[in-house]
Amino acid sequence: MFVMKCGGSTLAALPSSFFEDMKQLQDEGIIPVIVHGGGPAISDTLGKLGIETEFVNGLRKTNEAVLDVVEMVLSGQINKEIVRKIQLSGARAMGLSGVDGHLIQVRPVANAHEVGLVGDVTHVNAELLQGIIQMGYMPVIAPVGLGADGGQRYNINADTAAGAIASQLGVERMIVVTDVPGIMKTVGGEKIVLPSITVQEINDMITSGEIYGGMIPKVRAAIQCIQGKVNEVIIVNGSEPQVLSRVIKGEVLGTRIVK
Ligand SMILES: Nc1ncnc2c1ncn2[C@@H]1O[C@H](COP(=O)(O)OP(=O)(O)O)[C@@H](O)[C@H]1O
Ligand SMILES: CC(=O)N[C@@H](CCC(=O)OP(=O)(O)O)C(=O)O
Repeated sequence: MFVMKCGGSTLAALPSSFFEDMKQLQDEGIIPVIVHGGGPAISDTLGKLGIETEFVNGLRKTNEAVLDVVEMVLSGQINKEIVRKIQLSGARAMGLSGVDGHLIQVRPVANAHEVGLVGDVTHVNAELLQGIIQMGYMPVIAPVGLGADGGQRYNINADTAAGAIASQLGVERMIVVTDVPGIMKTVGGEKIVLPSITVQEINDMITSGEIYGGMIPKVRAAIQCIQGKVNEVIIVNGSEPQVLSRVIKGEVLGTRIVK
C-alpha cells in the first residue's frame, strides 16, 4: 500500500496511461490510497461566483461561503471525475471526503485568525480505509475534514492531508504527483531536478526562496511524514509515462525526500 497525492495543477493533464498504471498496480496487490487537490478548480468556481479568494502562506482563506465551493468542487466534481477515470481503466475505486465515516478529524490551524476555517489533521479513521481496501477498492479522498464536535467542516491543504494519512496508515512511501519533474534548483546557471534532498537542504532552499509557493506545503508535509513511519516521499511529474510503477520499482525519477 502507498499514499499518492495528486495535485490540482496536474489532474486534467493526466494521460489515460496514468490510470491504467494504477489498475496494473492494483492487480499486483499494490494498493494506492489517493488524496487529491483541486486548488485551481476551486479558484475558478469562486471566480465565476464572484467570491474573492486569497492565500496566506499557501493556505486558502476560508469562510463558510468559500467552504460551500470547496466542498462542492473537491468532494463533488473532482472526486467523482477521478473515480470515473480510474473505473474506466478497469480498476475499482471508491470516492469519499474526510467527512464520510469521520475519515479525517481536524483542529483549527495555528493561524486560524488569518486563514479562517482551515484544519490540521488530528486523526484519520484508518480502519475505514483498510475496510475499503479489503473490499477491493482504492480509496479516493477529498481533503475536507471535521472538527472534534463533528459538526463543523474545515478546508485542508491536500498535501497536508496526504502526509497525515500516510503517517496514520504507516505506509512506507508517499508519492506526490504534480506539474513539475521534482524539486528544481539552479546549479551553474542550469536548472536541474534534485534526485534526492535532505531536510536541512529543504530548509535552506525555503530560506533562500528557491522553494516557494505550492512547493512549500509539499515539502513540509514530506518532512512531517518521514519523521514517523514513512520512509520516503517522492515528488514526480504526472505526465511522465508509467510514473507510479517506475517509482515503485525504484527507478531514479523525480525528487526523493528521505530520512
Ligand atoms: N524548487 C522548486 N522546484 C519545483 N517547483 C517549485 C519549486 N519551488 C516552487 N515550485 C512551484 O511549485 C509548484 C507545484 O505546486 P502547486 O502548483 O501547488 O501544485 P499542486 O497543484 O500539484 O499541489 C510548481 O509548479 C512550481 O511553480
Ligand atoms: C486550505 C487550502 O488551501 N486548501 C486547498 C485544498 C485543495 C488543494 O490543496 O489543492 P492543490 O493540491 O491542487 O493545491 C484549497 O482550498 O485550494
